[in-house]
Amino acid sequence: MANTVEKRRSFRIMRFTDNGKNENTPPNTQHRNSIYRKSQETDGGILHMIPDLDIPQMNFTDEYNIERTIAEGCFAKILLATHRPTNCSVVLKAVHAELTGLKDFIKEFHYSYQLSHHPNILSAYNVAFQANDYYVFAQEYAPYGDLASNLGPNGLHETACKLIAEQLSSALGFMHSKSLVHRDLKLENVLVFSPDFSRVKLCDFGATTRKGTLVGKVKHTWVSFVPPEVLESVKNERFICKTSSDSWQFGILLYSILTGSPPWQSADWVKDANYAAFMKYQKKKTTKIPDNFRKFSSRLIRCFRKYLDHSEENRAKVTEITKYLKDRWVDSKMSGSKSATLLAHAPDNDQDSICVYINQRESRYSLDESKTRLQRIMSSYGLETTIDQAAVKKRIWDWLSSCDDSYEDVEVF
Ligand SMILES: Nc1ncnc2c1ncn2[C@@H]1O[C@H](COP(=O)(O)OP(=O)(O)OP(=O)(O)O)[C@@H](O)[C@H]1O
Repeated sequence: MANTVEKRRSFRIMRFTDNGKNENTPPNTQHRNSIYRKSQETDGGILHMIPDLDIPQMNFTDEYNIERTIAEGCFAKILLATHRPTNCSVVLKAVHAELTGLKDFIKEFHYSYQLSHHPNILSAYNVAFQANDYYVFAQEYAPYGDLASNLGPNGLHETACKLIAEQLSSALGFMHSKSLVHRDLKLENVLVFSPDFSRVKLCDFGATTRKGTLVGKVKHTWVSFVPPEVLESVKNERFICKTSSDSWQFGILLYSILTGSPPWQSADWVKDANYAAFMKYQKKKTTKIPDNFRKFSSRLIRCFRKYLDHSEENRAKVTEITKYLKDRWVDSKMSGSKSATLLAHAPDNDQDSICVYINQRESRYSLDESKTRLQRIMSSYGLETTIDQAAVKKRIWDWLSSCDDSYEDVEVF
């Protein structure tokens, strides 16, 4: 009995006793290396063997100080906590035991832990336990939240989008190489580790499934991210899980970060005019580029046509984006001054962070270009457009002296 308790305890806190104090240290890497040597030979190997874990019981307060709730949904609470014995900040994902079976919890924990040595996949620690009505596992903390909370109304700068796309395609490509499909790619499931987006990580492996398995629809996800073949499936109908569903969601996510919103409400060509227009163009039934894609370069439109192909078998692999990273994505003439870029994003005493957006440089260039064009037209009609700064200054002085005797106190630049 004492032995079992000891074994359970070491499982529960292995991450902290083995690896010291830095929460970013990959947990138990030695164990994982041996797993992954095997899995490469066998298309997933042990990765697909979901273990029968014995989850120990404990109270949160036995080892953790709960600092705050980061997010709370129908199925889980995301808590920021300090692990007292090591003074490490960790995130505890606490899943309602009544709503999620033990088997499903272990599956999510297993995939989260086994995949987490990829640099763009959130690290889960080798810590799982049951506390009251929750099954809980521990993860590293993402200080800048998720992509949804970082997105301005007009999206992110092209450079940031390229960084995000490259990292996500690497994470998803890695999962696909292990025959796993994420199935719930959305802005909320991409966590941000640096304000310039040079470090983002994929999270939430609750819906992750082995390719080729029969599955039902993912519950509680955005309809705009649901691929057409899933949308078309009848209620409770089961269908084969394919990597092409991640490709679709990757395309929708890419569009969303570039513009601030998804391209359509649902991939239903009967009910959604935006999707109908895109599908017509995608199937080459018209050469008219749909209005909401016109701001993109022809190369990026080509890329979108491949990711957002209505037929799942024709869809591009997630990693194909690497072919487009050197291209220009947004046509600056079409984009106007709408795009914004994240300039600074500072965590403030563990409170919700503040994002500062400024107009992107391109938009300022295009403003200058328009001014020059206007000046050229005006001077072609003999109108003077150059401004004599000295004359302006003199006019202001004259005006000030005419209306107030105390003008000497006023500085004019
Ligand atoms: N490690 C973390 N660090 C910081 N924030 C996190 C972390 N994990 C999750 N979050 C935040 O909590 C939210 C919900 O997390 P997660 O997707 O894992 O929970 P969920 O219950 O499976 O959500 P859903 O079912 O809605 O997809 C994320 O969108 C993110 O904003």
